[in-house]
Amino acid sequence: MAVTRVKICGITNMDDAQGAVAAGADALGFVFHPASPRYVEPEAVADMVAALPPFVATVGLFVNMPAVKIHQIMVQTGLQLIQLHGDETAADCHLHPPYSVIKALRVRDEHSLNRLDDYPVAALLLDAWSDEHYGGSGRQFDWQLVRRATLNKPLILAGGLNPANVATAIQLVKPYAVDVSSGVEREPGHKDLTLVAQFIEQVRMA
Ligand SMILES: O=C(O)c1ccccc1N[C@@H]1O[C@H](COP(=O)(O)O)[C@@H](O)[C@H]1O
Repeated sequence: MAVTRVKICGITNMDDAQGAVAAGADALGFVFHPASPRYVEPEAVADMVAALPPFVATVGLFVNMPAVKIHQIMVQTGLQLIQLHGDETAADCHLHPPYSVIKALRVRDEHSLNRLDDYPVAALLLDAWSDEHYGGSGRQFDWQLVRRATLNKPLILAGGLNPANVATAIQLVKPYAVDVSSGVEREPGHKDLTLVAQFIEQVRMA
């Protein structure tokens, strides 16, 4: 049986970072989109990254930010991977050596899953469509659409996941990893570490 990795995204403070790792998170995500309630300053992220144990992947989440600025933040923070969660094109994904890129696509209908092979990335993340937000909306999309799509890259499933639905999602979609933000929060930007532990337990048992 394949192990499903867990990324806890929207980490804004040291207690949540260390709590998520203690609960078994494989990866942590940090949001650099200024409009997000989960936005975190690069200086704070650098402190958190420096305090993490080895073998925890660290991901910077960016929305429509110029590559030069993204790379400044990556160097400043010591983060390992780039997650592009805006309107970036397949061509934009070429701009980030030496970093591995995760491209997030927001799924509205079956057409959202066309030409997935165009993206030169380490993994694709599928999130729910929202007219108002680029992500972190807590919305779920129709997981059956993924079953019908052709995907030749690791798939990270996101969008409205929580401890109550993540096992079903894994059984249906069989993703490489799951990514959660609002479903394990007590308020935007602050994790509920009991929900984080329940989420990871559900993933391990799925
Ligand atoms: O979390 C945010 O505020 C955010 C802002 C801009 C782009 C993406 C964002 N979050 C990511 O969205 C998905 C789904 O989140 P949720 O679990 O439904 O709350 C996830 O990858 C978040 O990291």
